[in-house]
Amino acid sequence: MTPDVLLRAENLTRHIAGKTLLDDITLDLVAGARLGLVGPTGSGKSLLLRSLALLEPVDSGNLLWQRAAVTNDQATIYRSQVIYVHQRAAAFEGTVETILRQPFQLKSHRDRRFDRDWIVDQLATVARDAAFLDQHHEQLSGGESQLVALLRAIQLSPRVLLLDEPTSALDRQSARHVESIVMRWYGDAPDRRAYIWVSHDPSQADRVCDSLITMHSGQIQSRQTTT
Ligand SMILES: Nc1ncnc2c1ncn2[C@@H]1O[C@H](COP(=O)(O)OP(=O)(O)OP(=O)(O)O)[C@@H](O)[C@H]1O
Repeated sequence: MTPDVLLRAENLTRHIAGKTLLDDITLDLVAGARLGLVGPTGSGKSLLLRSLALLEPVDSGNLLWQRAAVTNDQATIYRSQVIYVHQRAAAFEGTVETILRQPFQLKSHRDRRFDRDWIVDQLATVARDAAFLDQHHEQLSGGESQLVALLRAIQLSPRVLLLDEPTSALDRQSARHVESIVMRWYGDAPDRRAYIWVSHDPSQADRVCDSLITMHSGQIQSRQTTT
């Protein structure tokens, strides 16, 4: 059976100040993929993920979503399907519930509704109850803030998560909570969803990834399966 390619990057290249930061990167992310992205500091992992999320431009190359080029017209739809989660949660303001409700005010998500019960059910997975929704963002720990960022993304049911070291600033328990939320999102539709997870922690990569891409100096150095 032909694999269902969700996201394809073809020959992505990016130069800044005479340096080649992404050097002819080609990769496919098929439905069901749990892909790890590893490599030394400065090898281009974040830049690649941010390029895939349309948060950084490229100088050349193509991005395809379900085999069709991602044009400017389709960028909004693409961004609702492919969500980037940064290692440090954004500086949100207000209560957790306010923060989680915000995306539904955007035009791209106006056909959806905030589902409080779903969120409370997710919070139970990470040992939090409904009272968590009333906490103000400035009172949250780094781990809690990252959980909010993740829930904010996955409540929109994206097909792809681009996870840029989402647990690197967290203690072990908070990191496991983040992992469990991602695994639950993935496990709800493993034949339709996929993620790329940047990690510097080999044991985490073993736990959460089925295949690995190693980057070096802006290039893909190797591809391997981990299972
Ligand atoms: N907007 C930018 N302007 C100039 N240089 C940049 C920019 N973004 C990234 N770089 C450079 O590109 C290279 C790759 O950066 P990137 O953040 O992608 O690395 P990384 O592999 O994610 O590293 P780390 O593991 O430390 O997060 C680095 O040398 C970085 O300084």
